[in-house]
Amino acid sequence: MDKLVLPKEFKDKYQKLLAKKADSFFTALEAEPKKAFRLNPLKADYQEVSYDLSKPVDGVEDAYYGEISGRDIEWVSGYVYSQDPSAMYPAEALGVEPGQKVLDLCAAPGGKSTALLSALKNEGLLVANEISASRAKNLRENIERWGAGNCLVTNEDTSHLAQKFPRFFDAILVDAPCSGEGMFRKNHDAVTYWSQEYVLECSNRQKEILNEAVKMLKPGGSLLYSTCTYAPEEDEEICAYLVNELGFKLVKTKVSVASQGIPAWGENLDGIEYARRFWPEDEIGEGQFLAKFILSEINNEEVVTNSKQKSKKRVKKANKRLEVFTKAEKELVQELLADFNLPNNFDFSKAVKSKDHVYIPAVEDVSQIKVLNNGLELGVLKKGRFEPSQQLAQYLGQVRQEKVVELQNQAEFEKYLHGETVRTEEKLKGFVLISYQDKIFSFGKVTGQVVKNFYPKGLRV
Ligand SMILES: C[S@@+](CC[C@H](N)C(=O)[O-])C[C@H]1O[C@@H](n2cnc3c(N)ncnc32)[C@H](O)[C@@H]1O
Repeated sequence: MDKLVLPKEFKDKYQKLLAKKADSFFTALEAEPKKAFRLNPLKADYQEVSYDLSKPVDGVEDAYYGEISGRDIEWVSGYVYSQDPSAMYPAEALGVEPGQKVLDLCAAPGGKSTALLSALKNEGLLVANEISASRAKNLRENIERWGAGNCLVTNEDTSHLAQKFPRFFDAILVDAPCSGEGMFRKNHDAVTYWSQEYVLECSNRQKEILNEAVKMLKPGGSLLYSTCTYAPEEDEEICAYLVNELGFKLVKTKVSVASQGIPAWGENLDGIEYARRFWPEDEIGEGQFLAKFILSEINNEEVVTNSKQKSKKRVKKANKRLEVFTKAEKELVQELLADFNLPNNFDFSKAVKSKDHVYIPAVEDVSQIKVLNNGLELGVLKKGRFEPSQQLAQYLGQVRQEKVVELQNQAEFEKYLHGETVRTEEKLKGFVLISYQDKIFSFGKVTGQVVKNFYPKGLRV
């Protein structure tokens, strides 16, 4: 990589803010970025991976320093997610419990969403939202790979989402779009977007996003605010905004690593020392800021009551839009499911059909919002047949299976990822799961000794 050249305005700003500590900050920005990954506790025998697990990331469950590749079976089968170690702490700090309703408002590509799904342990709901359509597609793929069935993936702007989910969530993560100073070391090009005006623009956008986020949180609910920038205008100053303008209280989190929030940069707020700043000198990972809040005051009661009344009517309307899912169709789906071991809380009685797609919704009424995936897609009914989905394959990877074709070597695995057929000696028929190194990553269909490739075209490499 080329040498990182910091803008003069940036250097002058931090020289002033950090005084004696500025030099060590600039020097640390020249060091090598740190790489890490998280394992997926939802998957069967999830610690059986080919990576070195001897360097855990302090205080983050199932997280290790090291580098992985997007071509590895561990990645393809959703056993692992590559993430900057500092970026692992916001989801950890939110402290989500199984059964809660959680929103990840700025979610793509999904690093924190996948961690929240791990914490939910298949119970409760995650709404993972992303405003950019192209990034939302990527988010959907990453969530599908993770193998959870309790996630609604949306592509919405925050105000629209707030109308849909008033006072709905127990916990909200706002991993805000920011000036990205914390990424300079990893991505030198990020420097070219930087200016003080951009910092202020981001700060205003963060306030707009938070004004909407607060409307979706239940009283007493938790909000985790994070950025990957060092700028006080986007960090401590936003904490002051949340406390002074939106009725939040800053609280302690279980994250004890890294440095404290800086009182002088955040109006000497009570509890600002609970906020965490990840400086490059902390040697944990790239730049990150996080702070946790509890919503103590409510200003929007009217909106809430009106929307709740409307919501019942909408569920009825939404249900009308669903097509009749006949007994014969249900039997077709159940016949396929009977061949596989299902995770404990799988509940077929909740399955519905829409445009021939059969799925178990995570949220009943999704009218008026842009949805990329709602819950667990089981598959598609096609002229008296049922074809299982890629998401179902990843979901079934949560438990050990018997009806599996295990690929024999790396060449066969690569062939399958490419979309080619493979051969099997096993006496199997019809839909089978495909695994490599005992990790399930796709469906296939066996006729005789040939396994037809069902790895989705959009994912093939
Ligand atoms: C820091 S990134 C999120 C990273 C993600 N949480 C993760 O861990 O993988 C911020 C995201 O917010 C999105 N974003 C930008 N403006 C937004 C807005 N007004 N409302 C919601 N999201 C927005 C960006 O497209 C970007 O994907």
